[in-house]
Amino acid sequence: MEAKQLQTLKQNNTLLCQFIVKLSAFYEGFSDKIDTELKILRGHLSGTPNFSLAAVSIEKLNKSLQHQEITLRKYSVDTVSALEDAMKQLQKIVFEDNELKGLTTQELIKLNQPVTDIFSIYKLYAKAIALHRIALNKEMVGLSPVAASNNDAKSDVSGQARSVKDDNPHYRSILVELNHLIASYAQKKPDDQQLNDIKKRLDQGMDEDQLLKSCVVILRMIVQDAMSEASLTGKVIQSLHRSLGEVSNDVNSTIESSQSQFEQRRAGNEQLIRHISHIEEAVSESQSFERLKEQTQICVKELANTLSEQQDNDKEGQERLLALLSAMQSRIDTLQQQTSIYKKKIAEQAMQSRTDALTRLPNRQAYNERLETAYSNYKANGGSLAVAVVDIDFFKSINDRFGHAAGDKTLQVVSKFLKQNLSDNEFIARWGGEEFVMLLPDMSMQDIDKKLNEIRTKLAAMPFKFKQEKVKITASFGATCFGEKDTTESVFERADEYLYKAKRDGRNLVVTDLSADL
Ligand SMILES: Nc1nc2c(ncn2[C@@H]2O[C@H](COP(=O)(O)OP(=O)(O)OP(=O)(O)O)[C@@H](O)[C@H]2O)c(=O)[nH]1
Repeated sequence: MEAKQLQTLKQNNTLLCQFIVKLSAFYEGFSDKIDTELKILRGHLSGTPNFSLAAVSIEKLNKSLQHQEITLRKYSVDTVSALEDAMKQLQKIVFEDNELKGLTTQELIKLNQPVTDIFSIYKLYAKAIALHRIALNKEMVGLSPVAASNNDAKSDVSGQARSVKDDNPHYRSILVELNHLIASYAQKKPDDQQLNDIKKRLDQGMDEDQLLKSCVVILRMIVQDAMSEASLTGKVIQSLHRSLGEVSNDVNSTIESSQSQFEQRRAGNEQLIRHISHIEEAVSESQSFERLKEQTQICVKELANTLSEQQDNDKEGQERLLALLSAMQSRIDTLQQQTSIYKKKIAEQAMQSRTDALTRLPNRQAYNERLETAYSNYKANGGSLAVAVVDIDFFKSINDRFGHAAGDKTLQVVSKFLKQNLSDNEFIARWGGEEFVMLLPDMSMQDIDKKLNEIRTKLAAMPFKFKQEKVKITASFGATCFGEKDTTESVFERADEYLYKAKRDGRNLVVTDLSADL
C-alpha cells in the first residue's frame, strides 16, 4: 500500500472513530448497561484506537441494543397512550374553544398514527406541551386584571395570584351541573326572577364568585323545596292520622250503641216473657170468665206497652246506628280521597325524579334503573343488548349564535324526534347536556347500524330555522353490543369512545362495532 493511501486510511479511521465517540456520547443516558459499554467503546476508540477491543465492545453493545429495542417499543406505546390521555383531558377542558379543540383533535389524529422512531415521540411531546401552554394562557386571559397581569409578567410561580378557577378542575363540571339544575328549576318556576337572572348570567359567562353565589341560591331553593315538601307530607300524614282516629271513635261508638241496644232488647224480651207468663197464670188460676177477661186485658195492655216501648227503642237505636254509619262512611270517603291524592303525588314525584325537566325524556337515574333491568334480562334470557350514545354536533354554536333559549328548544325538538324514532321496547334518556343514551335490545349490529344511520340522515334533513336562518342540525352516534366480559360501565365507555371517533372523523357519523377500528 502506498504511503499516501495509508495516510488517507488513517485519516478516515480517525474521522470515523471521532464520529462514533461523539455519536455514542449523544446516546448516553439510555440505559446504565449501554452507557457503561459505550464509555468502554469510547476508551478503545479514543487516542490510538484499539480495534480488536472495540470489536468486542461493539459485539456486546449489539446484544444489549437488540434487547433494549423491545423495551423501547413498549416505552413508545406507553408514552403515546399517556400523550393521548393528556390530549383528551385537554380537549375536555377547552371544549368551548373551537380553535384549540380543532388543534387538539389534529394532535389526537397524529397520535393515532404509528410512531416510527423515538424522535417522533419527542416532536409529539413538544406539540402537546405547546398546546397545553396555549390553553393555559387563554385561561389566564379570562382572569381578573390583577391575576392576568401577574401572569403576563410571569413573576409569580408561587400561584398566589392565580384564580381558584384555574386551580380548580371541577369549575367547568360545576358550571354544567348548575346549568342542568337551573334548567330543571326554570321549568318548575318560569317566573322566578332570581332563577332567570342566574340563567342569563350563565349564558354570559360567570366568574367563580358568581358561580359560588348562584350555587348558594340554588341550594337554598332546593332546601326550601325539600322543607315544604316535608311539611306537606307531615300535614297529609297528620290529617290521615286524625281521620283514622275519628273513624276509630265512630267504630267504638257504633259497637257501644249496638251493645246498649242489645241490652235494651234483652230486657224488653224478658219483660215480654214475664207478661206472657202472667197471662198463663191468669188463665190457669181464673175462676170466672169475667175475671179472666179483666186480667187478660191488663196483661195484653202491658204486653202492648212493652212492645211499643221496644219498638221505640229499636227505632231510636237504628237511627243512632244509621247516623253513626253514615258519619263513618263520609269519614272513610274523605280518607280515601286524601290517600288517593297523596298516592298520586308520590307517583308524580317518583316520575319527576326520573324525568329530565327540559326534554321530558327519562333522565340518567331512569337510564341506570332501566339498564339494570335490561342487563339482568339479557343475562337471564340471552339475546343481545346494545348501548348507543348520541351527541348533537357543534351544539355550542347554536347557543352562541341564537341564544340559550334556541339551544333549549333544539334539545326539546331533537329529543322528541329521537324518541319517536324508537320502538316501544327501546329506550332513550338524556345523559346530560346535548348527549343522549339509548338501550337497544335484541337487534343485530347490522340492524342497529342501519337504524342509527336512518335516524342520523332524517335528523340532518330536518328543517330548523332560527332568526329566519335555516340551520342544519346533525348528530354523531356511537353504538356497541354487550360482550361476554362486559360490564355496564365498560359498554358505555366503548360506545362513548365510538362517539368520540365519530366526532374525530368529521361528525354526522355513526360508529358501531362494525365500523370502529380504533
Ligand atoms: N341551551 C342549552 N345548552 C346546553 C345545555 N346543556 C349543555 N349545553 C351547552 O352545550 C354545549 C356543548 O358544547 P360542546 O361540548 O363544546 O359540544 P359541541 O359544541 O356540540 O361540539 P361537538 O360535541 O364537539 O360537536 C355547551 O356550550 C353547553 O353550555 C342545555 O340544557 N341547554
